[in-house]
Amino acid sequence: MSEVEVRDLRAGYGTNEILHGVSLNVTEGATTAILGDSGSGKTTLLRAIAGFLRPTAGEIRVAGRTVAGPRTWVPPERRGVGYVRQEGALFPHLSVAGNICFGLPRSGLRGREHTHRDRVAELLELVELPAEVAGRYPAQLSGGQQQRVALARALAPRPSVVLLDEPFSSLDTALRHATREATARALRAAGATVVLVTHDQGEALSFADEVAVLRGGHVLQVAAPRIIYGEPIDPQVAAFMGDAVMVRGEGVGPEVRSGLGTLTVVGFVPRGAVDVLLRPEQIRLTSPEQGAVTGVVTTVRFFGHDAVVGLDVAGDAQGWAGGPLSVRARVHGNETPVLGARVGLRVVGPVRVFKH
Ligand SMILES: Nc1ncnc2c1ncn2[C@@H]1O[C@H](COP(=O)(O)OP(=O)(O)OP(=O)(O)O)[C@@H](O)[C@H]1O
Repeated sequence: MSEVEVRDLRAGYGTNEILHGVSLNVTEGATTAILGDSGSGKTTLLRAIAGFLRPTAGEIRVAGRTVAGPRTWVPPERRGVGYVRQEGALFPHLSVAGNICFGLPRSGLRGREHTHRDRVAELLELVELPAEVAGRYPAQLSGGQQQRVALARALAPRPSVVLLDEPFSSLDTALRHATREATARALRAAGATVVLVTHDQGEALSFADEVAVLRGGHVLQVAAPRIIYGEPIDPQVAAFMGDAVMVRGEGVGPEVRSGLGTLTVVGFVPRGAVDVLLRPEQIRLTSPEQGAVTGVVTTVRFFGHDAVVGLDVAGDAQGWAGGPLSVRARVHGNETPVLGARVGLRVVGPVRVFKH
């Protein structure tokens, strides 16, 4: 069942429409990452789901209930939706416990204070923070700890949906990784349905069950990470999801002939001239005799765990490319060839083709 349903949503600021008919479904308990360039409307979509922005058309449903529609408007605090923004935005004058309890009911029922203390302890444990941080103030916490408190605050009223707006982007690499993992565990334990906004492809692919690519206020594709990476619907989505190699080719039956040899294709192969898309890690370097084609190493960029190798492909390839054919291969860090070496190239796994 879909926990979040967005239908033909139009929203913006004044007369400036930013979302031009966005539709999106997020399954209960799943995580969807919204990925898009700066200004594509990611935050606008999140704010509309949270109830901070009124759509001009379309409908939003949360847990089967319409929260925004032509005749319906449910205020943010009654949507059952938690929101964590980029910098956490904790209240600086409130302690960690005060921040976490902020969204909880505050009427003077007996025993409520005790209940709140228990809930704070439970939430701190959930986000993997020691109990003693409850009395500290935001300024006394690291960036990663602040983000965890912001998550605890969002989870405190037990929302069915949690919206995360670039929650890790202000953290440095190591902290980012640890905070992301702790967040994923806490959200899973809470059973929340999650919408994560990010412009980091790796984050979207590794964190989410589904990725929605947003561009210019339109959703271009929604799919599981492996599909969106391996079977993007167009060359733009392909380039957006990661490093892409494009070469010219010709569809022949179920295969495609190209300057990198005859390749296996995902899906339908149009006849005639096509653009062939593959990922640099699909190009394996071999001895010249074992390759489908040969090439010469022109650049090597070493990153430690892997390296990106630039190659000029020799011989027949030039006819296919209408000129020299240059490609990039991503190889294991300790299999890096030397500049100027003559190597074989072989493409592994299916490629994607688009009508030229
Ligand atoms: N409060 C506002 N008033 C007017 N225009 C706004 C407002 N907030 C955002 N916009 C505009 O709406 C467009 C989309 O902004 P939005 O913040 O949704 O993009 P985004 O994809 O989240 O970008 P980023 O990755 O930079 O955060 C931008 O052109 C922005 O300038």
